[in-house]
Amino acid sequence: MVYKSVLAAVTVILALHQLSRRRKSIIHNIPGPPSPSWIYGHMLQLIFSPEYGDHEFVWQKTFGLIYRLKGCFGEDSLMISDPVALQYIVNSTKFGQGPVLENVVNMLFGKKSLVVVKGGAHKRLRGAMNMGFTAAAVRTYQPVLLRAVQELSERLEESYGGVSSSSLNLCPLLGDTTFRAAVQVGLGCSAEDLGEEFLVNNLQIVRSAPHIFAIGASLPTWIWRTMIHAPLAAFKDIRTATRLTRQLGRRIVDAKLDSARQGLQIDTDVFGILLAKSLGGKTRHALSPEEVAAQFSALVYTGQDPTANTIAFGLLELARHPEFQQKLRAEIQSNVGASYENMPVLNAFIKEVLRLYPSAALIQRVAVEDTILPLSDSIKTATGELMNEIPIRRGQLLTLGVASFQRLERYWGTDAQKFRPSRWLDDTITPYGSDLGPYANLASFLNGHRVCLGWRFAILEMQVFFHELISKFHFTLSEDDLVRVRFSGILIPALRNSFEKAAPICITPI
Ligand code: HEM
Repeated sequence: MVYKSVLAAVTVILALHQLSRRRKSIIHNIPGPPSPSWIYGHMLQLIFSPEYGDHEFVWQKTFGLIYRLKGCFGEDSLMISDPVALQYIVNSTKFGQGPVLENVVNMLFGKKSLVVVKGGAHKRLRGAMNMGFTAAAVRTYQPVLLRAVQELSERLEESYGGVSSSSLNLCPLLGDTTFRAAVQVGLGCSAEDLGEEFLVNNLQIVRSAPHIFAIGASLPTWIWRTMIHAPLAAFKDIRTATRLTRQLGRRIVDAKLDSARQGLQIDTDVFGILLAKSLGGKTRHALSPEEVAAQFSALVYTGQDPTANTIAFGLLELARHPEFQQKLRAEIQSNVGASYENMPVLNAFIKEVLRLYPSAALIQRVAVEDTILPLSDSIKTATGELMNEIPIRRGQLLTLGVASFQRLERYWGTDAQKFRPSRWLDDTITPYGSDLGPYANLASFLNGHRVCLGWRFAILEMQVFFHELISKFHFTLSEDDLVRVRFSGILIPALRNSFEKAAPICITPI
């Protein structure tokens, strides 16, 4: 009885809250698909569709580059795939990260993590951490990446065992390899040094956290805060991760400070670079040992899964396109010892994979002050008014449709939904602006003050991995192509009706 009364009261408060927001905002005049449910809004269609984009790509065709979507409990959000609006949002400080951070990310990453801190604190921390990811610093990580992928090759050769018809799910192996590389480059130690408890927990986190993030992102903060105390295994894993990353971060920092005191070189990994700078004296970019230790999860959790999944999507496309696979192999074989930058087919391939499969396909932002959103196309409101720009009120939720934008026919051509790396070489991409992202002007790494910290590292990692794997193995599909693109906080390859990562591919050594 008490529960029912509380529920009724909460429902009335939420409804009144939404009504007051509607009166203030003109967003509700912007057309969008009808909402199937007040409780879930469009979230189930957006997040849980059998194949990512089943609804989203159709809505974009019907309603254009900006349309209104409903979040849970009637919350209005603007879905944006207009490049002018996207450019404005990602490069402006008038937008902050959406409630998903309030809800979930700061629980896993910790309040002092780069991923979580805001404003001036973020600017300072980011300035320091960029030092570990400059072009020069990233070049020094190449041997670590080479070792990691060579170990992966050995494991693939062992698993092949001469049976070429059976397929192997590459996702766990790729995830493990990118994880090991991130630990070595970020912290300067091996994965084993982190201990069995962390290794087991990391696997759980990588499996369940993105999914929880996707659900958590759609819930109001108060529901989420109540839920995280529930005795569910997934929340227990996140609490364990928080404890372990705090302890391990501190332990690794102390060991490095000891090495520095003994006169040993420590600036060979990101933690070491940050600490060496701090020991060098008081500069703008000097972080305290505690601040460095708090970046453990920002380096380890962000550095593994998005790259592993992007590589898995790339290998799946190679298996689906044997002619292109052979063309790429020919470029690699005829350029032994050449720099990756001088391999146009390899780089066109990586760009095409990042275009079609941007890990962060949907990114939430919230306006932190009133502003005017510029548009490339004018839009017609439900009342017939033509708008060339949209007044945005503080607090307005926006969803950046990165995948939607990167499949727009007007920029990428009528075959925008298809894998065709040659579009990057034959000049058939229509220009859409210049400031969307740091790599190939794609939005996959975003841009502005929150641009992916590890984008140069991720590109090098993909170059090194694809180069090695394509020169050593043929990739084919053994049975019908059952892999779908699904959204589990980030884009993952998965089998129909499943949210388990899967990239079953037949591998034959060359
Ligand atoms: C293909 C691989 C990757 C993709 C597509 C990707 C994409 C992104 C995107 C879109 C963001 C912005 C998220 C937001 O603000 O809402 C981001 C942030 C971030 N990424 Fe990546 N990422 C990749 C690999 C990496 C790697 C390898 C690392 C580290 C070694 C890394 C570290 C980070 C960090 C620390 C942030 C937070 C930056 C900040 O808030 O200042 N990422 N990434």
